[in-house]
Amino acid sequence: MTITDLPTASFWRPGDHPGDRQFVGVGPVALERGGSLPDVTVAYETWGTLNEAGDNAVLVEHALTGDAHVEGPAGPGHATPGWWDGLVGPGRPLDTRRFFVVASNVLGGCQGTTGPSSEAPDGRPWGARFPAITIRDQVAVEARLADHLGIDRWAGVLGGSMGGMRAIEWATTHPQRVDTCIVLASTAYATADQIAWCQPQLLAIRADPRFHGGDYYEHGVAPLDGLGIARRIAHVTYRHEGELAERFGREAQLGEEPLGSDGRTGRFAVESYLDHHAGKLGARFDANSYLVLSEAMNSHDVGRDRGGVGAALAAFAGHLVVAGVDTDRLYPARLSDEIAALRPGTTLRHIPSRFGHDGFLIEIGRVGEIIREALAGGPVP
Ligand SMILES: CC(=O)SCCNC(=O)CCNC(=O)[C@H](O)C(C)(C)COP(=O)(O)OP(=O)(O)OC[C@H]1O[C@@H](n2cnc3c(N)ncnc32)[C@H](O)[C@@H]1OP(=O)(O)O
Ligand SMILES: N[C@@H](CCO)C(=O)O
Repeated sequence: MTITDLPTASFWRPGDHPGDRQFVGVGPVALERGGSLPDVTVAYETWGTLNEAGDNAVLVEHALTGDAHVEGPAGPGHATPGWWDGLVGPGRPLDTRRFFVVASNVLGGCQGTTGPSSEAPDGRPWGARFPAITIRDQVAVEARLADHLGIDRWAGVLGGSMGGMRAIEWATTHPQRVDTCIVLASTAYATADQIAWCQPQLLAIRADPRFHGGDYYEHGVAPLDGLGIARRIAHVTYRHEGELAERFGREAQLGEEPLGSDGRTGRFAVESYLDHHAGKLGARFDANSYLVLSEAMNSHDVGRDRGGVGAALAAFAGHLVVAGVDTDRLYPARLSDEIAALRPGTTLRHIPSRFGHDGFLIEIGRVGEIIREALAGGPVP
């Protein structure tokens, strides 16, 4: 069975509508943990124009289940609208009159860049054979994309959550190639708490009978129950306890009766909300990518083999901006404070929000202010 014959539809495959994607082959990539990928393809989108000096490019890094579609509507080739819709365009914080904005789907993803659902050299999907990758491998692939586009040095590299991991890794691995690095709701290393929340998610996917050891594509199924449980667990960590209490309280889902006589009928509204997000992710995301990317996040530590975080960040002479969401329980703001404390000259900002970690996706106004300030110079009022 080839990739194009696969019956599961939750990932992009050659032959599908490209949407706004462009593609480039970046060749073989040697991986940090050993082994290599023989022929990596990168899917990316761009906005604006690269100037002659090649010094106006900004790289936007997506989070775990995002992709290259930062801006623009849903439509053919795009299951969802841009995840930062409103931030890219003329006069916007990522001002396309000034900047050439680039976003790529990450290595290991499922929206056009090589990942577990892609075709291996034998024509079968990689599936369980897809190697373990790290955030550093993902940045190595993005550096090849930069080379292809003729970008020696980024005016800015920015992202939130897993995107922030890649942004800070860019500044550390390629300090000479980044002017301004903006790290939102993220961290210099995956914490014990983040790794702990991740574990039951990965177990849930692998325990799904439809997982088939990771080679479910060839069975014409996908481990959507496991992926759905993973998303439910994750989604709770992305939101704030107070927000859930305010929004849902102890309400029953409309038309359902969670407190029926047997106590087993119907759902609470908050359960229905989680069911909704689980179903939505299953319709647009590949479970193997979820595993591979989660493990890449667990690997994240800019200080690994570099004498620790402080020593690693000392290599970066550019402008570093970090901002935590004040209600984030997964990437608490103290992790941004910690980066600022370890790296003199860092600009520390905060994102007030009642939404928790997802505040970096929702609080577009504040995020836009921080980006504008970082890329233009001058303080936010
Ligand atoms: C970088 C990236 O993450 S890229 C991809 C974009 N991100 C995601 O998809 C991550 C998952 N989604 C989210 O985290 C959030 O939905 C965000 C951050 C995108 C947006 O947050 P919010 O605007 O607060 O949306 P919220 O979490 O309330 O979800 C709204 C959805 O829940 C549904 N919903 C709300 N209450 C209920 C309920 N009781 N029962 C069922 N569904 C419900 C709404 O109908 C809405 O559905 P829709 O998105 O299909 O239109
Ligand atoms: N909602 C985000 C959270 C991870 O940062 C995502 O799904 O990518």
